[in-house]
Amino acid sequence: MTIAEQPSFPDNIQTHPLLVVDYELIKAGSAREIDTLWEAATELGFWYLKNHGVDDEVARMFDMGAKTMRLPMDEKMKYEQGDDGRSFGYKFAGANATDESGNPDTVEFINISADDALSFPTQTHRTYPSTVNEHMDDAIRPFVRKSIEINHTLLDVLGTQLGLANGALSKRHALNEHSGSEARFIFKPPSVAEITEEKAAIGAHTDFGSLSFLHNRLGGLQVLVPGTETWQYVKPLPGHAICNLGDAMALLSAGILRSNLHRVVPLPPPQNSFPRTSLVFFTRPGNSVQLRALSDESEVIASAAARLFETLRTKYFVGEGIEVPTSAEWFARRIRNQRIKNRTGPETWLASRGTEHQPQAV
Ligand SMILES: O=C(O)CCC(=O)C(=O)O
Ligand SMILES: [Fe+2]
Repeated sequence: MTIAEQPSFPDNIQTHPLLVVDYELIKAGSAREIDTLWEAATELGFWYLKNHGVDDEVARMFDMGAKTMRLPMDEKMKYEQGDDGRSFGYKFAGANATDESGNPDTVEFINISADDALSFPTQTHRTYPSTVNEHMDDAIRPFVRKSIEINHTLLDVLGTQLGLANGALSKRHALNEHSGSEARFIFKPPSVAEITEEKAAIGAHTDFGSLSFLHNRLGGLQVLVPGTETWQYVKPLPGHAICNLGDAMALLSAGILRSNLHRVVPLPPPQNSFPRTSLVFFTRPGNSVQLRALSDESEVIASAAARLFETLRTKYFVGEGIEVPTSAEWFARRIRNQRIKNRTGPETWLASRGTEHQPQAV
């Protein structure tokens, strides 16, 4: 099916309008555009990104992903993530819980490590299905490289706004250290009948890493806007990616940057009778990076951290009185505890949570 044959997002459903950031203007140093990015990053943690220049690579990734999902189940299962907290590889629908009661998710996906894509044909972490290997050169590596460049550029602009030295954030994502950074292709089958919004395809979560670069063609993504109680759809816009910040950035910035809750639910009709595919590149810090506020490197962060600690004794942001998690530990904990195989009860779900219950800086 071509994109043109898919129905557009219905216009009678309320959506949340994200701010639009123009990547070309960010690269050119436009103060106005940087202000828009800062507003988006600190208030909702989500924005549209236009003029990113990755459309061709994204189209090739959608082809690669569709081919991979069509492989027989027993073939895909040879590359399964496993239950010990590793993310790279295949995840079957129903492997993860979507909520405290252990309701299963309804999406399958393939996660391809950025380290593996960049070192291919040398293996860094693991092997992948044939359809992935075949498209490393024409789709995956170019997509990974461009996504990394965009995400690092945006992170460094945010770093400067946070009062950090130039490159302070991108150096925590240096490519010479292994990381959890990965490309993900997601497939959700059509779900026309009976399924309610509450029965999420991907449960409410914050992203685990630093910055996610997301490409959606059909609806289904929702955000919970701070200060509201109703989930709202984010409308896919042609030519616009969706960027969102993850927990690592909330932690390093003492909550100044926002890692916001989101989820994927059944699509609004008539889109619900179509399969939904989406693509994300997740930039995550190097495995050894400690996730605590960078107070020693920025007065802005130091005073946000001090405010949080004084009023709320918030342990993660400040890193006092706890063993500060490394990026690798944070990531493995969240993945391991969302696996239904590892579930003992609601406590497993709680153990899989990130910064969503942490207060934001004021
Ligand atoms: O498919 C989407 O729109 C969002 C996916 C997502 O939130 C995730 O994989 O973390
Ligand atoms: Fe997400």
